Amino acid sequence: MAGSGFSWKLPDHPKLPKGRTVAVVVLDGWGEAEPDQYNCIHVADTPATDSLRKGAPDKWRLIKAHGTAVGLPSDDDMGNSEVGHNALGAGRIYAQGAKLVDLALASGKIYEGEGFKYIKECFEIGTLHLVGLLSDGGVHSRLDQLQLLIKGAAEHGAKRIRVHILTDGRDVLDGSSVGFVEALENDLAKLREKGVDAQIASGGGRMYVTMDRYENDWNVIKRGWDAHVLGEAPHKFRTAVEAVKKLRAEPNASDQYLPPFVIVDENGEAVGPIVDGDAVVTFNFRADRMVMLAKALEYDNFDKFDRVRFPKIHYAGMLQYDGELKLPSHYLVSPPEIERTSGEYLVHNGIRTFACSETVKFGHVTFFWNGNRSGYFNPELEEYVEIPSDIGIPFNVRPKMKAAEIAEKARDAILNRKFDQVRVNLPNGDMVGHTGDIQATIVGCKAADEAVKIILDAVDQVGGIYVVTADHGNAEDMVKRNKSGQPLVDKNGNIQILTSHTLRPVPIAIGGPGLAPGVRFRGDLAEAGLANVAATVINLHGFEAPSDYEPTLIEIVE
Ligand SMILES: O=C(O)[C@@H](CO)OP(=O)(O)O
Ligand SMILES: [Mn+2]
Ligand SMILES: [Mn+2]
Repeated sequence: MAGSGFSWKLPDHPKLPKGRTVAVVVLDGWGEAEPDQYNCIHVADTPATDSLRKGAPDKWRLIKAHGTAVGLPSDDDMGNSEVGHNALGAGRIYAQGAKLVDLALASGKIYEGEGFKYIKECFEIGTLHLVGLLSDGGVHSRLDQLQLLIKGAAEHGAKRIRVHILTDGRDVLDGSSVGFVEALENDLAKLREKGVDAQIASGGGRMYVTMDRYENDWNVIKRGWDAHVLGEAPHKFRTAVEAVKKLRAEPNASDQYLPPFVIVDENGEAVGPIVDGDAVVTFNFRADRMVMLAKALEYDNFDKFDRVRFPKIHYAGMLQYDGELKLPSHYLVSPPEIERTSGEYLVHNGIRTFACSETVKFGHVTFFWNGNRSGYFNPELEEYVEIPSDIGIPFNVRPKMKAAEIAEKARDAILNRKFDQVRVNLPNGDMVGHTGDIQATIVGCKAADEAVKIILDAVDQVGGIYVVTADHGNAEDMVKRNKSGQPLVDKNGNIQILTSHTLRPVPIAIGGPGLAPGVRFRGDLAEAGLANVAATVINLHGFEAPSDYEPTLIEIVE
């Protein structure tokens, strides 16, 4: 936090007026790629977003949304919603969880912190449990970090280790789970040779077990609780490799949706339930999909489902996941200190703000946008509306999702003139893109485009301004490619579908009747990324951005 003399007051912009409604639209998972049959945005009928391109290069351009531009360790890291919305809202690039954990592991500082000391208190008598996403996707967690942490914990005295794995197939190729489990098994076998009792104890697919977010469906957490904590699941296996192979062989199985399973010993007893005196670490660095489990592990008073047993454990997150709730209270690595976000500044300067999405993306335009803080800065000036997402229906079955409902809420918020900023996330490109269903993703992209149209029409009616952008790529490329860009095929000759995000840039467009004459994108920021958007939006509200924000994308020519 800035020291003495700090003020929330933003200087007036010398040229841009106040009082115009600004609509900020984030198309989730909507990048820019070559137009071919695997580019669902290109194939879909998208007249509204297409029309925005006509303003290029003055009012439509591309910005970076992956890698170091959003605080990830390297430019091989695809973008994601957490780092994307953090950058959009905070206007600065923060070293993100993935990188902070890398540094803490490399320096060994992770073992000197309060969080590790706290879990270490259990090593003498209890078991160390590690729960999280098992892949090298780098969005929520990374296998290499888990491997280092297990090794380090054993070196620091952990004698009994149990790993509870969530299979991915969303940030990595479907089917890759088997290889990740084998790699982990290999490490654990080596530890056993050294006398550490180390095993995988339970697991399931990330979208069906444990990793729900924004309280969309507590049944997901309950399935995880039953398997990880109680040691109970419908499927029991002697090894995790067998579990994943057998469960994947079921019709329509996928890594993302594997059912919960537990590993049992020769007597059929679960090898690693979580009991009094144990230590637990959730090893995901990303917040949204660990918050619900963290609440179940940490809160004495908890009524979301019947925990049956609430073991007395020492629990630490890889990071602290919610800065406002201070959840969890113990953690191994301090999260990025994202402070003085654009949302907080604007509220201090009287900007009335409306934010909306459906449940599965609700926290993106609120919690992530505000620097991983839940709640309002000033409830008098802000209203956040969550449209309930469909529960238990795959997104490719209902690819339109709640795009129209979100747009209608935004339209009403614009037309009733009660707000200065109306901010939404339209989820379709991303959520349907993750299913790998190309036809459904095309339908989803069209629905998102229709939602954009509704919002742009409302902006027109009130003489407002729009900013339409995205947080990272997904729907614009649905196939895994070789280095020269050709689609890859598997050994059966099938195209390898890409369910993950991409490394692509995203578009940003500005316009609307309220945009002052002469406003255009600057020509000198070729490397600009998502973090440049916050200063841009602050300008469009008639203020100058704080001096330490990444530069605005716009200039005003007389
Ligand atoms: O679903 C999620 O958790 C991630 C992918 O792992 O997607 P997004 O970053 O778009 O939320
Ligand atoms: Mn996203
Ligand atoms: Mn996504």
